[in-house]
Amino acid sequence: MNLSHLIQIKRFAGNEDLAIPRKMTELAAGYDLQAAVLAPIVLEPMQRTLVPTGIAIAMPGGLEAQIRPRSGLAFKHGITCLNTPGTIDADYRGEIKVLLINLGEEPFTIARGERIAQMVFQEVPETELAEVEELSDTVRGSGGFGHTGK
Ligand SMILES: O=c1ccn([C@H]2C[C@H](O)[C@@H](COP(=O)(O)OP(=O)(O)OP(=O)(O)O)O2)c(=O)[nH]1
Ligand SMILES: [Mg+2]
Repeated sequence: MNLSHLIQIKRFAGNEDLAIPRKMTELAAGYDLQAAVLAPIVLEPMQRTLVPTGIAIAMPGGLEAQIRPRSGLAFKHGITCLNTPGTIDADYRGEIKVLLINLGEEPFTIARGERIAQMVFQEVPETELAEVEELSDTVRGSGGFGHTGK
């Protein structure tokens, strides 16, 4: 099956120096997002900041984009997305921003053009909520939160 979705992308003025997000390898799941900060930002331990990317997208209905951390930044520096995975709605036309937090012990500098997160497209099934009095029975029932053991 080869179903490709066309995603429109717009770069905001002043960001022509930044590349359109791209997959670093042919079969990568995520498009890396670059920081569109004008000057470097220093993120102190436990500090969070909203990093602009300089881009907006339009995708067909039935898709979402998830903003996910990059494992290298998380492992080496404790840098992650606070709201991971961030949700980009199909009807959002504003600038995509990345909410980074520094969970490491050292200040971390975010430079312009640095690849700070990745964007993964997902299908969102069409759903409808229907209110009922009783839900169907299952073996699990209302057990959860470790109910099946360690
Ligand atoms: O990491 C993120 C998460 C969200 N957004 C943008 C796109 C998304 O469509 C919109 C709303 O996100 P979300 O629904 O997660 O936030 P909310 O707090 O529920 O805001 P809203 O009331 O605007 O939906 O904000 C980003 O740019 N980056
Ligand atoms: Mg919302």
